[in-house]
Amino acid sequence: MASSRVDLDGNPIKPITICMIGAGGFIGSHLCEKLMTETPHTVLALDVYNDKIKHLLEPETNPWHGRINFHRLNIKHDSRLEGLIKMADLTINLAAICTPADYNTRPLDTIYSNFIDALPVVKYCSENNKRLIHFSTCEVYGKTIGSFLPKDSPLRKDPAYYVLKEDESPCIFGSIEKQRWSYACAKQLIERLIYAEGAENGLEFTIVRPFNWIGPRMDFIPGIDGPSEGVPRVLACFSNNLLRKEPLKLVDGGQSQRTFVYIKDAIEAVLLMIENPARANGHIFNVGNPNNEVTVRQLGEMMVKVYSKVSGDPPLENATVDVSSKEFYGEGYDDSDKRIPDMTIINRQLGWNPKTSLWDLLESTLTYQHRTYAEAVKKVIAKPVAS
Ligand SMILES: NC(=O)c1ccc[n+]([C@@H]2O[C@H](COP(=O)([O-])OP(=O)(O)OC[C@H]3O[C@@H](n4cnc5c(N)ncnc54)[C@H](O)[C@@H]3O)[C@@H](O)[C@H]2O)c1
Ligand SMILES: O=c1ccn([C@@H]2O[C@H](COP(=O)(O)OP(=O)(O)O[C@H]3OC[C@](O)(CO)[C@H]3O)[C@@H](O)[C@H]2O)c(=O)[nH]1
Repeated sequence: MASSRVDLDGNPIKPITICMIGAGGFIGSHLCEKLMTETPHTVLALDVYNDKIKHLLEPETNPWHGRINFHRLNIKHDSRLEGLIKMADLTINLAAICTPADYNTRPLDTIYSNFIDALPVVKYCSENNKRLIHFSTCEVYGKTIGSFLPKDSPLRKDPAYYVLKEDESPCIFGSIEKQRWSYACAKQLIERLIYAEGAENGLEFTIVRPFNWIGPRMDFIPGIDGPSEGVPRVLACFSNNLLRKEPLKLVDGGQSQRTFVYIKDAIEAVLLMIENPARANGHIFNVGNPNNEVTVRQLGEMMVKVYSKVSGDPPLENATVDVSSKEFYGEGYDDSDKRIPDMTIINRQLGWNPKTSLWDLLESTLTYQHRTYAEAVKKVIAKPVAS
């Protein structure tokens, strides 16, 4: 690794210690990998699980051995948290319940996880003058203004009615019975609290709003490395359907629109934030790929084609089936209609742009899914069901 790494302003980058909470999750595992392979920084990796970063912790022959230390702890109740934050120069908080199937079925856990449990992290950073990078979500925008216009209104095509801007767009959630929005609301309140700590007490913070980051190690495949009845996010749901050769379930017809960004592109943006504090502090950043927009139906159809290419199997006939959101997620589900990130702020501050097309990112991700899970799924399917 080059010792002469410089930041965007040409200053040498000094090695720092990072306290990463939620390091064992999807984003955390990719961020740890990047920090170990391309930087001299040290990571205190905090999580309840470490399966997704095992390859970085073992064996002792890894060139980064000693620069990553795993601490198994639950931030809800562990007195080691403040000490670990004090030991670090920067804290990155990724810990959260962030799977839509939980928002309306476990609303209390969702609110506690995304607001109450994050409070001590903000407090310890503020009291100890430590920098904080906090992971929020694109879901804080909720629904677009355009979604409230008549279906045939030409204004629906005007970007002013749907592009999501950090410093201008309102946050539009559904009614309280639509508990889907408990997550977004909790994330919004913690953003406001962090912003207020910055304004009143000088906390140095950066808030990240990820727009559907996807790639290898996202969530789990039900019945293989997660609960059989579990419902992960859409990439893993559709991967599971493809691996089992069953139709992909399109919730409410798969009409919602999303922009998907490759995890490896998005991690580049986070590294720029870590290493350019003067440009990142005090900012909220959308991190997504506005060029990769599809409806969920189009995503499913593309995944069917890509999976056929990488697995060598013919594409499924009758590859998709429509299901109602009530049947799939239960009472109280609602959805974001469209998510296009405005990229002005991240472009101006960090010069970051995503690179990978949706087809290419699906090809590398589904190659990983096939290699990692196809044999295990075959075995599970072949097992006779106990009577
Ligand atoms: N992946 C995305 O596209 C996306 C989009 C929007 C927002 N986000 C946000 O980014 C963050 C990380 O998301 P992810 O996709 O990596 O999710 P993830 O579920 O894979 O990772 C979260 C990690 O936090 C850990 N964690 C949760 N509660 C904890 C606790 N009390 N103590 C210790 N560890 C705890 C979990 O064990 C898990 O490993 C979350 O805050 C999420 O809201 C992600
Ligand atoms: O089998 C399925 C699963 C899901 N859908 C629909 O796909 C859309 C996207 O769903 P998902 O990836 O699960 O999550 P969301 O984009 O709705 O929300 C996430 O966005 C960011 C984050 O904060 C963290 O990742 C989270 O809240 C959606 O329309 C589902 O209904 C499907 O059709 N079939």
